[in-house]
Amino acid sequence: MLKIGLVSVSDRASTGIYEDKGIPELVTWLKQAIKGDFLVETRLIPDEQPIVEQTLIELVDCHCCHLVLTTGGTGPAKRDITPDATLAIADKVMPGFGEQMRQISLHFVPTAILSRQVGVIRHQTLILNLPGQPKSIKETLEGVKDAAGHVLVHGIFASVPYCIQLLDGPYIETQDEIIKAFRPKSAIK
Ligand SMILES: Nc1ncnc2c1ncn2[C@@H]1O[C@H](COP(=O)(O)OP(=O)(O)OP(=O)(O)O)[C@@H](O)[C@H]1O
Ligand SMILES: Nc1nc2c(c(=O)[nH]1)N[C@H]1C(S)=C(S)[C@@H](COP(=O)(O)O)O[C@H]1N2
Repeated sequence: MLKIGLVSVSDRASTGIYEDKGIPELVTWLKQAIKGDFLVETRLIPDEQPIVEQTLIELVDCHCCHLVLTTGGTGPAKRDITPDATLAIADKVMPGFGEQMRQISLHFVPTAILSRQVGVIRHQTLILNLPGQPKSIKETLEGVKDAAGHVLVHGIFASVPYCIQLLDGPYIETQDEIIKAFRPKSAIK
């Protein structure tokens, strides 16, 4: 079964200064977008690079998550270290994910360029950094649509099922009205 790791990286949410909205937002969106059941493994942690690295390693190496989504800590501030931790434990960098997320986010906020978010592969797991603003989760995963719901810029989740398929993970189907998964014809089952 598909297993997804969800990591909220936030000093304030992890110490209870505010309630974490990252993980609930991720779970809500994924439940709407993915057809069928999946398991989630969640972590709420502070912006400490060794802790972020250890958490990602654990979710990939011990829990065998097919996909890990992080939220928070992608900006330029001193304690924003999520992309650095992600790159430190990566086998391969997937630059298209970061590029596409910044393209999408520019449709919502001019400060999109401040996110250093990356996509990487460790072993057979895709790891993607999302910004910390809870609303940015839906924005980047789902992309930009017009008032009639037509896609203007593809959300990054359109590419996630095929990427996981190429990594020998489970075949993921999505709800087209939320996000239409793209695959080459030869890869459609
Ligand atoms: N996990 C979260 N839950 C709820 N709101 C959040 C969360 N992370 C971020 N936010 C909101 O988004 C804003 C920008 O997020 P950012 O990751 O830059 O936070 P931050 O200023 O680094 O602080 P922290 O790491 O303590 O969340 C925050 O000020 C907060 O309002
Ligand atoms: N889609 C989207 N992307 C976004 C944002 C947003 O609100 N929506 N906020 C931006 C801002 S203000 C910052 S500082 C960077 C980094 O945010 P982070 O440190 O919370 O990860 O993400 C950017 N990307």
